[in-house]
Amino acid sequence: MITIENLTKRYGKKTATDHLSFTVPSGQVTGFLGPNGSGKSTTMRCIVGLDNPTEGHALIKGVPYSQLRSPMTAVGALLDAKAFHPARTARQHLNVVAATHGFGKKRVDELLEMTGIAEVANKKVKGFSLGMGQRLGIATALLGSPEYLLLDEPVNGLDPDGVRWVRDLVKNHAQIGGTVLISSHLMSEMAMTATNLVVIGNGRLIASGPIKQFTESAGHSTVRVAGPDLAAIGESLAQMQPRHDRIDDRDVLLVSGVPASQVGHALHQAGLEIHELTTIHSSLEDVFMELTGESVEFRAGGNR
Ligand SMILES: Nc1ncnc2c1ncn2[C@@H]1O[C@H](COP(=O)(O)OP(=O)(O)OP(=O)(O)O)[C@@H](O)[C@H]1O
Repeated sequence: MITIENLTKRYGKKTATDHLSFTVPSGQVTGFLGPNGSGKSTTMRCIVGLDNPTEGHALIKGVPYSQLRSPMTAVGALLDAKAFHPARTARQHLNVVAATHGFGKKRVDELLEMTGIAEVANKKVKGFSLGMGQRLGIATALLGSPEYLLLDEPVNGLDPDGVRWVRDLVKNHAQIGGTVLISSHLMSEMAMTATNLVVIGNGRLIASGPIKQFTESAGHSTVRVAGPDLAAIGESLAQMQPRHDRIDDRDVLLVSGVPASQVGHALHQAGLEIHELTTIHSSLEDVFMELTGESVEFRAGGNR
């Protein structure tokens, strides 16, 4: 488990994370979400000791990264996909990191294959596309077969095949007991990949928990009701005081704020004929916008 405890990081007057606390459970993929500049990368850098917290702690298995006995086999991190020596080839880069930590060249070959960059292994990194750089960064993170994976926007720049590959990789990693913290701005991708979420804004925790809690709660879903007498349906729902809106001129009501079971029960009690009763879950993107609306630092049309 990763434990973030009261983590505050200030850069001069800028507070990047502000008394942030959350946990990243083992054996799961935790999506780390937040608008631009909300403090995700700062938090990840504090976890791997690249930044020192101004206050609070970032702990892995209860200890700071610097106190782990074998950090490379405990934690693999992709924090900056361009952090390579530009004049080195992909193979040279991996060989250098492997040699420094006592891993063999066989492991380097395995990873070049596994990450799909074997064909460009002898090309200089400075000519790499963003996607190739991401693959090399992921290969570097995986060198020590770590239990913990921290990936900061790993699918940025990847083609659809690469995006799916990262999804399968992190899901498999969690399935065999590993722990993954992954940030991304691609909500649909997160919805397919993560089982747990942490949402931050302005360096503070907004929400955390199982992803189902975010998208399947009654507050984040709408019930679609159809029937021949919508006026009567609307009237019988009025006591529950849900919001309900008629769609266009069709015989459909969208009811928000109450579960389908309550809607169905009320209509049954009223003896009304219904033709449809469907729960429509909000997309993760809708939920994210709702949760982070107030904490967006950069917005089209100017800073707030
Ligand atoms: N080294 C630094 N010096 C000064 N300010 C910094 C530094 N690193 C980050 N910041 C500021 O701290 C805040 C949080 O930045 P951070 O990169 O952690 O956010 P993020 O959530 O990863 O953003 P993005 O989604 O855009 O990558 C931002 O306002 C950023 O400008």
